[in-house]
Amino acid sequence: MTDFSLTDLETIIADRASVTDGSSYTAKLSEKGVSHVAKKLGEEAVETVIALVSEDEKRVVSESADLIYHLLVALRLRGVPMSDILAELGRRTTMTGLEEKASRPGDPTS
Ligand SMILES: N=c1c2ncn([C@@H]3O[C@H](COP(=O)(O)OP(=O)(O)OP(=O)(O)O)[C@@H](O)[C@H]3O)c2ncn1[C@@H]1O[C@H](COP(=O)(O)O)[C@@H](O)[C@H]1O
Repeated sequence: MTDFSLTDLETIIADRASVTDGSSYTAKLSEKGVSHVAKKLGEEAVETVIALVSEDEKRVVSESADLIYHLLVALRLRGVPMSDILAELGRRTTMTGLEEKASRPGDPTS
């Protein structure tokens, strides 16, 4: 159990993204731009899927952490704060998943 949160990680990523002394992976990744980070995110997603279906729990945890870290770096490059994601997830707790799906614009089942 830890009280470390995704908002804490968002703050660390924001701090490290502007480091210029070569010590930060976040900075090196961020300077390649959102398209590169989005591609990395896709790779991490595939690695997470592989871990989920065929690897042990330690690998699932490790690949999931890589995935979430790269998502946060991509969100920062797009200027989307974690608070917006948490607010959206919070909004969705007021309804079931099926109700939320039906409320989406253009959803053929709505
Ligand atoms: N949570 C993470 C985190 N998760 C994964 N990674 C890095 O993501 C990379 C994923 O490995 P890959 O093999 O897919 O990528 P790679 O081959 O190293 O890189 P590419 O050449 O493919 O771009 C590794 O270098 C990991 O270390 C992370 N790097 C940083 N953080 C957090 O960000 C903080 C700041 O890190 P720096 O920016 O490096 O100071 C750290 O203290 C952590 O809290």
